[in-house]
Amino acid sequence: MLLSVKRLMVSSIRPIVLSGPSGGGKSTILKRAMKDHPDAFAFSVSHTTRDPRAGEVHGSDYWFVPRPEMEQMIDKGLFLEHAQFGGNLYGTSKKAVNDVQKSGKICVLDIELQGVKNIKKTDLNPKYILIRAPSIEELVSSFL
Ligand SMILES: Nc1ncnc2c1ncn2[C@@H]1O[C@H](COP(=O)(O)OP(=O)(O)OP(=O)(O)O)[C@@H](O)[C@H]1O
Repeated sequence: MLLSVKRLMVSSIRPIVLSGPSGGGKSTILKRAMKDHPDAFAFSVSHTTRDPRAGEVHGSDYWFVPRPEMEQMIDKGLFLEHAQFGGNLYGTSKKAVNDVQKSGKICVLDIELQGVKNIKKTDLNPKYILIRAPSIEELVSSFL
């Protein structure tokens, strides 16, 4: 009984979807929030077919997978949403969100626009936060 009440409470915590232009500071804000409030938030670790960058950890920053493997997972219906960005596939697995929700923390997703549109078709019912770059100059300089 107690367990099912707890499950009900946990599943009613609405996830947060962070979105905005790449290089606009989403990851920085996210990492800061996780660091300052480790008991409150947990990141939904996406799958991607892009190569890991220096310092990125498999299973922590992303699940780095070959494209055929990810396409197979998509076909099996294992993803809540997926999108193509910069020639690579990105996706949120149902398991990634479930794992966070089971922990009782607020699930945070960092996804680009197409992913947001796809999330809106699901019953995840998150709160959406759009991170805008302070200015076009700062956005451009973040890529230089
Ligand atoms: N599951 C997902 N679904 C859709 N988009 C995703 C997903 N996971 C990540 N993304 C988005 O893919 C884009 C590229 O992410 P990536 O980490 O490769 O580059 P980045 O430029 O470092 O991203 P960021 O905007 O976090 O700085 C980002 O906008 C990110 O929000």
